[in-house]
Amino acid sequence: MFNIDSSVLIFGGAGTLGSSTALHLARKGFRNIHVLDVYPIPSAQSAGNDLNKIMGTSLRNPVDKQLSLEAEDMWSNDPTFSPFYHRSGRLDCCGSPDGIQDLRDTVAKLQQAGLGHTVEWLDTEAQIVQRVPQLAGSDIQGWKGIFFEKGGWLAAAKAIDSVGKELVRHGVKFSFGDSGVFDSLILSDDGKNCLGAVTKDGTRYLADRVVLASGAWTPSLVDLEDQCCSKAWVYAHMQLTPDEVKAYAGCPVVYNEDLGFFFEPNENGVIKVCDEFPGFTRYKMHQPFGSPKPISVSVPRSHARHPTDTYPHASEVTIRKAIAAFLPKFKDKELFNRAMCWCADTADANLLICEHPLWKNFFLATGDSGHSFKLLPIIGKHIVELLAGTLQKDMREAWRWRPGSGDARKSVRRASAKDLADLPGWKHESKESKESSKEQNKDIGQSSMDPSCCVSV
Ligand SMILES: Cc1cc2nc3c(=O)[nH]c(=O)nc-3n(C[C@H](O)[C@H](O)[C@H](O)COP(=O)(O)OP(=O)(O)OC[C@H]3O[C@@H](n4cnc5c(N)ncnc54)[C@H](O)[C@@H]3O)c2cc1C
Repeated sequence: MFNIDSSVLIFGGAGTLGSSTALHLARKGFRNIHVLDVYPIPSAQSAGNDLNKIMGTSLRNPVDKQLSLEAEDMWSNDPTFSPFYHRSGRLDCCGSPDGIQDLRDTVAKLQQAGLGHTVEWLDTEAQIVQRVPQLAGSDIQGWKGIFFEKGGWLAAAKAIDSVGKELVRHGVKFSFGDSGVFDSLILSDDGKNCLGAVTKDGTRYLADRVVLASGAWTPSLVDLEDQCCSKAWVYAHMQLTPDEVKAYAGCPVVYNEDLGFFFEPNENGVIKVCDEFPGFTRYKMHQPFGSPKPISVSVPRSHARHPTDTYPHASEVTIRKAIAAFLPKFKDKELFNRAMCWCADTADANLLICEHPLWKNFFLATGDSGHSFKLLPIIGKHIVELLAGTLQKDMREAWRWRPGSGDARKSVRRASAKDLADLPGWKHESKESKESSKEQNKDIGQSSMDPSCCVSV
């Protein structure tokens, strides 16, 4: 029996999938929701604690399409989310033969899905510049593009913070720090039922349902039998002058699968640039709950984004290369807040959202595969349906427990991931990284949550 009196623990509840789960439970009237995390909402190490993310429609399969359309509707109409959706439009563009073929495949899929009319094919550099005048003078020879009128970008950390404020209004309980850090499960005597969980400080929490939505940290916490491989991607920021801000205000998101992507400046005149590559792994020995012995899993550093980690020297080269191609006037600008951001890839890029096959009432909500921030408003609705046993069949099938169904270490992108152990430059205590960490807190990462609402029970 699962009803509004049921108690639910959500580990990773200050991140993307976890906060969305808490929100949908709260909106349904559940009175006994407990969010647990290392950091307050928006968690400083959440992949969603970022200046911006791309909003677009995914057509990989019917489940993704349904989720994208539901998410678009909520980003547009729900007051908790709509202030954070910037409809700048998006340009997907490329100059390499493989990249151009991918663009053509996207157009074919859009047409099949009846969405062909929502995009415009840009066959020449002149057509690209007409749509995105900010690319005039950039090195775009031979590029083709698709312009998406719909879509744009999401002010990511602010949107999670907005969820946090609504959770506070609903009276959700919170525990952060050691009393919010997942350690192990409490199982029934026969080992078949999950009765609750223990946190790092030894606190025992009993609950009717336990949800683990701990993103890239999940494979080190519970044995996922190699279904997820955690990988890091990187980004850096640059400060524009007021005149430069005027020139780039309203610029569509520009995404090039060979180079990377950038967003229009935010209200403080900051542009974020990402390169595009297969991600970095970081393999270490860990003994996740359920594993009889230590195993090698890729995991972020425990405080992955705070306070000192930046990115490998190699990323400076590729980010600078992207800037030189699509933002050449800014190629000598200083970069700040260089950072890594961690995701949990699955082999087929579908989420892993299911009840654990061994422990009844213990649920995983992970496997984001680097494209799940846009689902923030809606994914929790379907996770709650899973908890209630009413999740629709195709979602149950796509997100099922599926060890052995593919190699999550291989990227869906074209090359394989390098390990951070082989890449110097990312792990250090420097003045700049401390300063940039402060800078980030000023702008994006700071929780507006009143500390008095954070209880440890
Ligand atoms: C550079 C980059 C760019 C991206 N761009 C886009 C984009 O444009 N569009 C898009 O849709 N998606 C994008 N993504 C992907 C998106 O950010 C992720 O898919 C999504 O945020 C993952 O959500 P999550 O809830 O699984 O993990 P997270 O949001 O990372 O949440 C995990 C939570 O678990 C907590 N946690 C960890 N360990 C523990 C523990 N032991 N106990 C308790 N809590 C714990 C963490 O503190 C965190 O709050 C991007 C990702 C990166 C890295």
